[in-house]
Amino acid sequence: RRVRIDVVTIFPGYLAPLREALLGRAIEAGLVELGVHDLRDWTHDVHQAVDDSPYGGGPGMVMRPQVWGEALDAVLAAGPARLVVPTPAGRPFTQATAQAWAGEERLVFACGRYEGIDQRVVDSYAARMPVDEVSIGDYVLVGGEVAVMVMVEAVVRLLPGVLGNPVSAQEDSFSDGLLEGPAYTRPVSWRGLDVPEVLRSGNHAAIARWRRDRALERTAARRPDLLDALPEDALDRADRAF
Ligand SMILES: N#Cc1c(-c2ccc3ccn(Cc4ccncc4)c3c2)n[nH]c1N
Repeated sequence: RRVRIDVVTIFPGYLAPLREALLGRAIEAGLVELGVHDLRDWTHDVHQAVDDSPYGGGPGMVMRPQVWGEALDAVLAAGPARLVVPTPAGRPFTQATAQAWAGEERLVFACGRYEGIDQRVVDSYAARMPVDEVSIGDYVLVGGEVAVMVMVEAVVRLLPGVLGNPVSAQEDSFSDGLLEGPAYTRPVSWRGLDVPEVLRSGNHAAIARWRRDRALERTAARRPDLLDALPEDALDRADRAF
């Protein structure tokens, strides 16, 4: 099974890193097909204008619907797809979102700039295909390209054959609802700091318990919201010590 990913942006060069390393190898292996398109290819004026002033006033510029409509019609002509529009006002992009999208045949990402894209673009496509307005986090970026890099990486790593050590969905980090605990490798002592004894004990039950305790401790300290979101039966008696 392969996934076709198309990205429309006014900065195609911004997406070049997607062709490096792991994702680059996935593309070479034919697991992923990636198309990056310059939105300005669908302008017709000499200035290649893609933005205009906002109705109702306010700072900045808004991206014009006509150019986006022609670009997305052209890209979507290749077949049905899920349209993804990064925006600070989007629903949170989470591991669950990545899992869901990893099952899609085609993903088309519309990267906005300025103050965003005229809302009628999303509204017009939402009438005929799944359209997700998503945000990668509670901070403000300058455009959607970085968000698309994040989301493409999170999705593509889930595709069979992409990762050398294919972590199963339930073992993946965040999948048990907790943060991962600390990791260690050689040397056993480094700048006066030693690897926790238990990890070298060979006692796999004790190791599993220690790792769970560290994950619970870290989650309680850094992401208490994840603890609150755990299903009732997720914590056993030993877990409740935290
Ligand atoms: N995903 C995601 C995002 C973005 C984001 C995404 C697309 C665009 C297009 C344009 N901008 C700039 C902008 C627009 C409106 N308000 C403020 C800034 C974007 C930001 N910011 N923060 C996130 N987590």
